[in-house]
Amino acid sequence: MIQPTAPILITGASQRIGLHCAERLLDEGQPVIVSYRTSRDSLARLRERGAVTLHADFSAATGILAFIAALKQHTSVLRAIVHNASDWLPETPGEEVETFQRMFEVHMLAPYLINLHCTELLQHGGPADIIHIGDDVTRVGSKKHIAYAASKAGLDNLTLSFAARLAPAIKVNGIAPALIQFNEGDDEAYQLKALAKSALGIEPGAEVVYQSLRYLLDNPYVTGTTLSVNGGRHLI
Ligand SMILES: NC(=O)C1=CN([C@@H]2O[C@H](COP(=O)(O)OP(=O)(O)OC[C@H]3O[C@@H](n4cnc5c(N)ncnc54)[C@H](OP(=O)(O)O)[C@@H]3O)[C@@H](O)[C@H]2O)C=CC1
Ligand SMILES: Nc1nc2c(c(=O)[nH]1)N=C([C@H](O)[C@@H](O)CO)CN2
Repeated sequence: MIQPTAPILITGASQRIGLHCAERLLDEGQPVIVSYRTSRDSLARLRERGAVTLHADFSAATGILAFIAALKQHTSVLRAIVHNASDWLPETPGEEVETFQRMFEVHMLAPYLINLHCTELLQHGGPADIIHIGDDVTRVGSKKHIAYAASKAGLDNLTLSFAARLAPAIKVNGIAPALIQFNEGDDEAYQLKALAKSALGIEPGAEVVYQSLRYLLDNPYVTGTTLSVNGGRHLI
């Protein structure tokens, strides 16, 4: 295989799933650019492996546009853009407006503006992908994360619109995970309840998202599709 040169951008990749996917792409010799909001030790390891790390706060249009400008200072081409950055905010009394705005900004406005402003970086004649990381919860909604689920549903719709707009030069797809990995502080009762929500009943870990990412990057005949990676939650 010809050594890949155009980098893959992963947003929000200083920890957990985004970091795992960045590490696995680097394992394969794929150049990577990651965005981060909070500086972490993981970033030094990524930089040691050759990754470019760019600060980004997508909680306002100005921050998104500043990130786009910084990105274009670092590269004129991209192999793919993976929109992974996300906050999982529940409804909090008195903070409803801010919560909705933050969910809309990180899950919809950032992908929307980055896709529109970075199309030129993907139009180099070679394989090119945009991948939106959504959430299986858009299938049924969420009682406790209403704005989160709604914004992820909007992200699913962006997949359809951008796939139609950018074909055939650029494929645009989504990955809709359910439980992938717990957060620190998730107690045993919560974990047992969450595991019982899927037919397979496991906490799979970030590799299953990387496997889905790899499939979408490698398959030349898939666009406008959102892969469900949910352990069979729809069967329960
Ligand atoms: N983990 C799971 O089980 C599931 C995950 N998903 C989806 O998979 C993706 C990865 O999940 P996971 O690894 O748990 O994600 P995280 O909760 O770890 O979030 C990923 C990163 O997004 C960054 N981020 C959040 N808000 C902003 C913002 N406003 N501007 C810039 N960066 C921001 C965070 O940066 P910082 O740390 O600096 O704040 C964080 O490191 C997400 O899109 C998530 O919604 C879907 C279903 C299940
Ligand atoms: N940005 C994030 N989104 C989501 C997370 C997370 O940790 N960060 N976690 C979940 C849960 O795993 C849920 O799928 C099951 O409880 C959903 N989204």
